[in-house]
Amino acid sequence: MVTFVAASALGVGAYVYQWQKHRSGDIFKNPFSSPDTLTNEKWTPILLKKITPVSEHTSLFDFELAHPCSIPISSAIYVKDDEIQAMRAYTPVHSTEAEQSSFQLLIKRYSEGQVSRFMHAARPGQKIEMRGPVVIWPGSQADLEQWDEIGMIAGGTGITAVLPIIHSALTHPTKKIKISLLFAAHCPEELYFKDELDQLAKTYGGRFVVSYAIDKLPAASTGSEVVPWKGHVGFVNADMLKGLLPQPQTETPSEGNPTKSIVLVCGPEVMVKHVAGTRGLSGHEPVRGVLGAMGYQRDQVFRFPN
Ligand SMILES: Cc1cc2nc3c(=O)[nH]c(=O)nc-3n(C[C@H](O)[C@H](O)[C@H](O)COP(=O)(O)OP(=O)(O)OC[C@H]3O[C@@H](n4cnc5c(N)ncnc54)[C@H](O)[C@@H]3O)c2cc1C
Repeated sequence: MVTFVAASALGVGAYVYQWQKHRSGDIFKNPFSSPDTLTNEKWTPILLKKITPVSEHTSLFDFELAHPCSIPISSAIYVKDDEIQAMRAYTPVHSTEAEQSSFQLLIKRYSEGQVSRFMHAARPGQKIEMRGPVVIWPGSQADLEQWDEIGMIAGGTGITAVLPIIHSALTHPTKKIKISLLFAAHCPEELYFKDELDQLAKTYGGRFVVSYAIDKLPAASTGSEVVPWKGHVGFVNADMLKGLLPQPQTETPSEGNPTKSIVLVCGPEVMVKHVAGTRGLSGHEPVRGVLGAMGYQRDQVFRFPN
């Protein structure tokens, strides 16, 4: 909870101002927006339409908006459990820059988790209190234009933050941004959207490279359909990342070193800390962990709040 409050106040909040500015045009045009319009100014009941289990502990929740709105790429929506007044952030899975009349959240249930248990007990037809969206990392196509290469390390449900960025970058109308992703999870079932990622890698050839890591191999099964695991096994380490991510940049891109790249890290706190060191209250702590040891500097790494 302390982590969450800190992330909300400083990490996530760092972008609220920008997002409010971005939206101020809408507010100006429509100062009395309808009470059932999703905004970051107030809690709004949003209709839960469908729940689709995707693994033992994780489901996709489909919501319908009474009024279409734009949900910026890589933004968060806050969900509130009204009974205990607890709120948590979740990242809409397939947000685009266009206006949307629906969105999906992928939520993992934690046995002691307050809001994730509340969501997994919810039923279609119920309305859930939400506010947002709040941009976490600027991922629109206009924002992405500045990058030549984007490396990503996602853990478990952290894939929700980077998936829309991958789509946005790969479909950029003019710029051919290179994307690399290491997706790590406890087990193969928690490598959410793997088929979609594999398909993108096929469609976009060398522009999108994805590799996978699981904590340990699943116990042997006698089933005839078991496919042998071909990815990495173990916690994220330098060997998994070398040759996959953009090179560490020791100085600002210049004429002699023109490639402009960034590495995004998104996942549970323990994984982000292991990969890049503590995010800190400002999000600007020095890079430590695996990436720090590989020579990545603060300006080249963005740690998502978790
Ligand atoms: C910007 C942002 C976007 C997020 N997007 C998503 C998303 O798309 N999908 C999603 O499922 N979650 C996402 N999260 C995490 C989410 O906000 C909650 O932290 C998570 O659902 C747990 O909340 P809870 O109330 O159920 O658990 P809490 O009551 O906060 O915690 C209870 C227990 O669960 C454990 N726990 C909590 N979170 C984790 C974790 N990530 N890994 C391991 N143990 C944990 C705690 O250690 C504790 O023991 C996001 C967080 C942020 C800040």
